[in-house]
Amino acid sequence: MSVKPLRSVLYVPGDKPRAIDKSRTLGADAVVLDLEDAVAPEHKDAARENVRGALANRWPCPVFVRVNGLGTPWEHADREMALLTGVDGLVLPKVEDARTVGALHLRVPLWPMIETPLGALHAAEIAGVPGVAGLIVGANDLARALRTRPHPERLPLLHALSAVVLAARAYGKVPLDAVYNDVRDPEGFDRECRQGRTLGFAGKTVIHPSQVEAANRAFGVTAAEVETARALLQAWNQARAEGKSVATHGGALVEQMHADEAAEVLALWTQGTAG
Ligand SMILES: CC(C)(COP(=O)(O)OP(=O)(O)OC[C@H]1O[C@@H](n2cnc3c(N)ncnc32)[C@H](O)[C@@H]1OP(=O)(O)O)[C@@H](O)C(=O)NCCC(=O)NCCSC(=O)C[C@H](O)C(=O)O
Ligand SMILES: [Mg+2]
Repeated sequence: MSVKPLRSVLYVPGDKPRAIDKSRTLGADAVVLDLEDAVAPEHKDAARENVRGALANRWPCPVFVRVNGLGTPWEHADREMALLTGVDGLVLPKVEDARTVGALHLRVPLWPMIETPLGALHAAEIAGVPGVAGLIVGANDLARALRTRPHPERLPLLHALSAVVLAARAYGKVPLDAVYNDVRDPEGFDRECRQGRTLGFAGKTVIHPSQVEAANRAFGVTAAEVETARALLQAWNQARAEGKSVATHGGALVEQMHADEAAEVLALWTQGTAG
């Protein structure tokens, strides 16, 4: 089983060459070079050229580019640059329907962002578009559009967060959780990572070097989880060898889906630790 972890996906502003350089060394599972909201309109063209230059040298992880949205003056130039430089994925902001994504006909993995009410309502059809690798939540834009108030448990966003997980998982795509804005609040960040993992997200988008390791930890597997997975698989394999259809491990029922889950944990462990 091949499972490439995307525990931490680091946004890097396209107009910050120093941060772009640094992002090669931070241990993120993927990097998103951002041309959209992190870059002011007057810096868009320079940022695109920075990113073009930086992409001449590869990263030790997949590199995506977040292009400017449909209907903006920069969308075509951004997409052309990203495709010519051979990025590993295109992050598409503020996607609201499947048709616009399908109409792009791009041969690169697509990562639509769900960050508007319409996008959240259409998450399932967007996830189902061929070429879509995963969905990314944009909680800042979503919160603004929904007129929600900040809440420590993201209560006002829960419906949309779960809709994204449901949509992505239904189509075998990767759901990535939103950024946590306060880069000087590691406890709050950990709490939100745990919540995201509990909800079913595969990883978290992050905005600062200090958040990378914490996201890798939160969305990775622990040695204890690996031990449990190994023991469960052993119990399962033994039961199957004895002709039984189900097993128990530690008193709990084990069926095929639990064995599959355990195998996924081991695969993630191997990928995560082997880099
Ligand atoms: C959040 C920041 C503006 C904080 O900046 P700053 O206070 O300057 O950071 P530090 O001084 O602590 O930086 C220390 C060093 O780390 C490097 N750095 C900082 N951020 C990054 C990064 N993202 N990637 C790589 N390297 C980074 C600095 O260069 C310093 O290095 P050195 O000089 O060598 O010491 C800043 O972190 C930042 O700009 N973060 C990214 C913001 C961003 O990308 N925003 C857009 C994506 S989030 C979004 O749009 C959400 C979504 O759409 C939604 O709707 O929710
Ligand atoms: Mg946004």
